[in-house]
Amino acid sequence: MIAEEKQSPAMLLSLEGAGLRFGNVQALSDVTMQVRQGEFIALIGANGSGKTSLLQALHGLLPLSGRRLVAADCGRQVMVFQRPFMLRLSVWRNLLLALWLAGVPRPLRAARASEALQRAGLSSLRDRPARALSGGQQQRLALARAWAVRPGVLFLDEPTANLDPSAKNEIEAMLAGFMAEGMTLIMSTHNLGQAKRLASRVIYLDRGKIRADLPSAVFFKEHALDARLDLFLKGELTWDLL
Ligand SMILES: Nc1ncnc2c1ncn2[C@@H]1O[C@H](COP(=O)(O)OP(=O)(O)OP(=O)(O)O)[C@@H](O)[C@H]1O
Repeated sequence: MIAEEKQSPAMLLSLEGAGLRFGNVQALSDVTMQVRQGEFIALIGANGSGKTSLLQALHGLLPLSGRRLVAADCGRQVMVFQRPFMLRLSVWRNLLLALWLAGVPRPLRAARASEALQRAGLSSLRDRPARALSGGQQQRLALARAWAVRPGVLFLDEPTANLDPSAKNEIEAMLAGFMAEGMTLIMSTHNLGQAKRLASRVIYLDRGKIRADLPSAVFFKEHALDARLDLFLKGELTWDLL
């Protein structure tokens, strides 16, 4: 019998010995990690541990020490924020504009926008002003807009913060669908259940350093590896310990 050779998926992005300072705050120190095709990485950690900084560093928005490498076939990188930015236009025009900015040829834009709206369950709201949508609907539109431009890597900064449980479920369902299609996702979250439900890999940050970087199934089984991580997961990492 010939065993199938398992090849690791292609590397899309990596940081080597990356550091980031804001004045006298060391937001990230000595971060080395790779992002591979098709992964769904959850970044977890206490407030101020560096999750947003790491997302922005990976996305290339912040100047770093160390090295950041982007593979030639990484594709477009898109970031969705906790509070999505909507233009003062209809839902439909927000989508069309994103497709235009992404260089999608005109004849493809309407079909792509319709498909994205359908995916987000927003077809009936296409002519509404985007800013008049609820928080959950705006976040679904932000995800639809990101999906429409076919990102190689999608960054998500606490995409369900401030949403009610049903809106959270809808967002999670969309993200699970993206992953099933092979999209590469990196998300910061304070919701450990969400990390467990969605992520294939979990990175735990503590004071700007990566303290654990494990497949999700291993992470949630073996978190006793680190006493502070254990406290964090139990919700007992108090301010005096931070
Ligand atoms: N623009 C900035 N100027 C100064 N300090 C900053 C800036 N952005 C982040 N920091 C600091 O860097 C550290 C890491 O912040 P970061 O926002 O990355 O953490 P986080 O894990 O995303 O936090 P939270 O969970 O509260 O969103 C914190 O000490 C924060 O105060």
